[in-house]
This record gives sequence, C-alpha cells and structure tokens, in this order.
Amino acid sequence: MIPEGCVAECRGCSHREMTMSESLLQKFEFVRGKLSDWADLVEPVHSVTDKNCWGYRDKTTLSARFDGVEWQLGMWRRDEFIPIPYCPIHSPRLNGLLNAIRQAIPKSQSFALAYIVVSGAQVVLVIKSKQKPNVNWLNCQLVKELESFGVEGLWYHLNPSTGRRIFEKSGWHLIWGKPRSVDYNGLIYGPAAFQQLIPELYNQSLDLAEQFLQPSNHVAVVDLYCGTGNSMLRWVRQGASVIGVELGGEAVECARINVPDATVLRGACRHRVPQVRDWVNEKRMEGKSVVLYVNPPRTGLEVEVLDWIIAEGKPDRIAYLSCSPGTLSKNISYLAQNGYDVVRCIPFDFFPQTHHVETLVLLQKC
Ligand SMILES: C[S@@+](CC[C@H](N)C(=O)[O-])C[C@H]1O[C@@H](n2cnc3c(N)ncnc32)[C@H](O)[C@@H]1O
Repeated sequence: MIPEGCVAECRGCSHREMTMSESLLQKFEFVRGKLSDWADLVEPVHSVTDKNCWGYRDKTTLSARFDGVEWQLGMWRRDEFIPIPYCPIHSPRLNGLLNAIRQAIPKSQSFALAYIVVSGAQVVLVIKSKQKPNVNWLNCQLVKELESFGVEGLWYHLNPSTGRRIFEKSGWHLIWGKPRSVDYNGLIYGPAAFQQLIPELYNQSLDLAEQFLQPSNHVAVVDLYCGTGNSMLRWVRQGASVIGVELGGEAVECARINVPDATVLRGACRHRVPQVRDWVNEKRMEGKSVVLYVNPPRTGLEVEVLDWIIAEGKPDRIAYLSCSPGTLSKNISYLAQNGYDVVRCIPFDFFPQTHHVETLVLLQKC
C-alpha cells in the first residue's frame, strides 16, 4: 500500500512501502555492503522518529508542463510526464505553495515555465526562454498568499537551454521580495545554494565531526565543498583558523558573510589545491595542527584533492560526510592505502522514504 496522496507512478521514494525499521535496516546493509572492508565499523543509521519521516522536505525541484488547460508540476520519466499535485514527503507549506503558484501563473504555453525550484523561503521559476515574462499575474492577493507560506524571495531564472542543468550563472531576476533568507542555523542563503533537509540530523552529523576534529585555536581546519558555511561556522566558533572552498558563486558570497573570519575560496577544489597548500603550510609554520572536513557532491573527492591529502596536506584527522556510499568507499580505500585508519562509519537518514543514505566517516592518520 502506497501512502495516501502519493502518486503511484512517481519513483522518487523507493522505500515508501516499507516500515521505518525495514527502511533503516536496508540502508544499514547497503552501507555495510559498499564499505565492506569496514563493515564491522558501520553503526546503526541515525534517523528521525516515525512521526517526522513524512512531510520533512522544505525544498524541491519539480518540472512543469502546460497540458493545454493548466500547468502541472511533476517529473519526467523518459517521455512521460508524471504530475505530482501533492507529495507526502513535502512539508504542508511546500505542497500549498506549489499549488498556489501553479494556479496563479499565466495559463499559456508561452509562459515557458520549465521548473519550479523551492529552496526554503526562496522560490525560482525557471523559464526556458531569453525573454523575461511580464509579472502582471503577481497581484497583491498572491503576494499575501506567498507571504503566508513564508516565501521571502521570488525569482525568474531565464535559461533558454535548460535541460539537466537547471541554473546558469546569468539570467537571474528577482521579481518580488528579497534575494537572501536565513536558514535554521542563522546563516544567509540564496535561491541556488545547497541546504540539508533535516536540521536536527544534519546538526547531529556536525556535532560528531566537531567532537572528532577538535577545532581550537591550535588547529587549522580545511573545509572543502563548504556551501554557505554551516560547518565552517562551528570550527571558527571554537577558535580554529579556517579555509573553505566552494564552487557555487552564490554560496561563496553567502559563506563570506556568514563566516567572515574564514578564508573562502571560490572554484573547484581541484583548482584551488595550490592556494590551500600555501595556506596549510603557513598555518603549520604558526605551529597549528591541520584537520580536514569534506562534504563533496556524489561524484566524491577529486583526484587532485586526494593526491594533495596524502602527499602534502597530511591532515591529522579527516571527517568525510558523503551522500554516495559508492564514491565514499573508493575514496576511503585510497586514503586507507595511503596512511589513514577508518575510525567510525556513521550513516544518517537525511532522506526518509528514499533509498538515499548519507554517511559520516572519521579517519585518523596512522
Ligand atoms: C553536498 S554539498 C555540501 C555543502 C555544505 N558542506 C553544506 O553542508 O551545506 C556539496 C557542495 O559542493 C559544491 N561543489 C560541487 N562541486 C564542487 C567542486 N568541484 N569544488 C568545490 N565545490 C563543489 C556544491 O556547490 C555544494 O555546495
């Protein structure tokens, strides 16, 4: 039995017909299988209570399609569009907000809506056109409704070639409200920045990383793939010297405001290895020990980063938060063959009902 309201054809939540215990057991076994060399170190999955395992998503990206009468939001599966008028893992706010926007936008194919992206209080209408649509549809009543759903910024993002890549660097137009909002940890974010979904679990993972890395004024922390700075803020608060690297321009801009005491470099980590190397050498000269926190996308650590870690960086401790047990396994095997011991493997259920599982691995220099 699929949950009430759930669209049968949607494949987003492959665990939706399992109990929470079944789902967590499957995730645990999956991580143990991928990290088979350290299977005995894999701890039970940290999760939320049964009550909080639905309605937890406050951000989403849905495709849009005009069916000749109205706009539908949902997902494409090959050439078939699957409308998702309501999703039980979305928060009630998110479901209500999506429906309000869907009904308010012009009922015409020429509006060219390709996606709606909701990131907390920021909402983006991705328009597959070079032409900015007018905003006549955005009346006072709708603005009041958006405010009641906690929306603080509404954007057009013009992306004529949008496909798999939803956002381009240019084409951003704020059509109502303010461009930045503040997240659950008090950090500024924008419409494109990455954010974890379940604050209590994410903060638990950061607590464990912090306990292990022991940031202090004797320590220098390298924080790679640092996003808007949630982790860096912790290290700085403990007195550590911090350098972060992040690819997303908007996230870098926010991180620099959120953690003014950290050095934040913009670019791909593999391209910033030389600057990170110089910074680390300088901190070592000041007598600080070096530790590393990494939270890469599912592609894992870039080879240049791995090579820097083992050849020169040589951090005393590494906390690696990963959303892909497959790339995590490859990366930690390489580190284990080159001077690191895996100390703990802690899976987190950041995405209940789905097959996704996040894992924090703690490594110590042998
Ligand atoms: C899983 S998110 C983690 C963000 C942050 N640590 C947090 O918890 O909010 C991965 C981040 O890496 C960034 N990113 C992706 N590829 C990158 C690369 N090659 N170099 C640096 N950052 C990258 C993304 O923009 C994203 O912010």
